[in-house]
Amino acid sequence: MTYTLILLRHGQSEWNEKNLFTGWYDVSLTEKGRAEATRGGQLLTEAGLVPAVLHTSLLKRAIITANLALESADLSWIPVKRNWRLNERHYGALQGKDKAATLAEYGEEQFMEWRRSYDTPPPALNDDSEFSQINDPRYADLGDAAPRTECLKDVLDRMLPYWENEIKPDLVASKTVLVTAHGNSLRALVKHLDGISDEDIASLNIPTGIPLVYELNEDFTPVTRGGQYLDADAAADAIKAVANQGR
Ligand SMILES: Cc1ccc(S(=O)(=O)Nc2cc3c(c(O)c2O)C(=O)c2ccccc2C3=O)cc1
Repeated sequence: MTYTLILLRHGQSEWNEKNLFTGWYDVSLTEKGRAEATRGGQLLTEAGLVPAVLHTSLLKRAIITANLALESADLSWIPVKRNWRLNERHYGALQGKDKAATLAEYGEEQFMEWRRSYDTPPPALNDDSEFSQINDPRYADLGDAAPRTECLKDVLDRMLPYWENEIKPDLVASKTVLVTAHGNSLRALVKHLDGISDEDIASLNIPTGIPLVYELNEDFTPVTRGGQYLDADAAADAIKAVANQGR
């Protein structure tokens, strides 16, 4: 008996295209990102995968990606659960900045430390910033506990309760679950599933729009560490491109 967990990172967003730290700032998809999402749904159909339930973040780039993928797979009807715990990492004061502005303001040494770090967050975002969501009604239940910045460890700590209390029960009940989320919230989940070290997780990148499928044992350990991309060649090319971008 195994469960099927499908992870799908949202397609290219408007701020991905501009190479801006996005975090909790709610931007939509580019036309390329919409096409990636639609292709993701086609890959599900070609693989014969039929998720019984969808989990997304509260950010429209993940929500719209899921809608387009499910429409493409003729599965728009499946039940959906949305939660802030699947949101992208909050990038704090870096939200809205590009690489050059970040380097100029904080310097190369600090930039590289943040980039490699698992547990060092960027400076907090001021509540009066135009890029703050502190008064956004979708986070009203969080109140003052709403994050103003996060490190990847923070993301794992707030995502795990959702994995335990919402996603795992759906895997047991329905066997096949689709999670459409973000680069860092999915990296946190993959770190947990595959037992990746705090050091090694910095180099893991999950490509956009290509479903990553994990067959899980009854104890939720992966049958195959790392899962399987439904388009392995496209995933390898995308991972290589990101690695070269960062150099
Ligand atoms: C908006 C943006 C700036 C820099 C890059 S990068 O090509 O330098 N690669 C890069 C950079 C970073 C990061 C990253 O993963 C990355 O690929 C980070 O994870 C990160 C986390 C907390 C603070 C800063 C960073 C960070 O600068 C990519 C995108």
